[in-house]
Amino acid sequence: MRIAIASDHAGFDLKQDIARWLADEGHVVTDCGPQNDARVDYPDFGYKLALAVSGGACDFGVAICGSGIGISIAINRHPAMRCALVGEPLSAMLAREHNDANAIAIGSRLTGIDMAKACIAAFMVGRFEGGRHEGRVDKLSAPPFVTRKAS
Ligand SMILES: O=C(CO)[C@H](O)[C@H](O)[C@H](O)COP(=O)(O)O
Repeated sequence: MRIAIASDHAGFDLKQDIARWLADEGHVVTDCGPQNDARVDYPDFGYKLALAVSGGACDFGVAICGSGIGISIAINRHPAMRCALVGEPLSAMLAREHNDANAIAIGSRLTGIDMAKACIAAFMVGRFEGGRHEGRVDKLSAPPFVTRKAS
């Protein structure tokens, strides 16, 4: 699969480990940065991942910050993105099956490499179930309040 990956400084080491693992597994990884562990702001890299996935260059994204919270909020500012913060595989699979998520976020200060890999593997196995979930996911694209336009 074509997978975008991004982090902030707190998620940098885990990003590197996950990117290597995904490439070893035969996936095409687009690294949206950063390229070192210097202190940065998670929105800058979350937005790059959102553009890579929403633009069609990547099938889904893996985003990492210290807690996973900040970068998931940033990615979800893009109207075409549905990023789920996960810490165990069942949530990762449900994010796909029920929410048609196109990104997952992981907290590097909360989740180790083995659990992160298990989450990503579960996410990749999951398939959107459609049916009763279809209309709910559609509503995520049409909130009844003004949102900022995506660039
Ligand atoms: O956005 C976050 C919290 O919701 C992330 O965990 C960040 O990685 C974190 O805030 C970074 O913290 P730091 O003290 O600047 O390293």
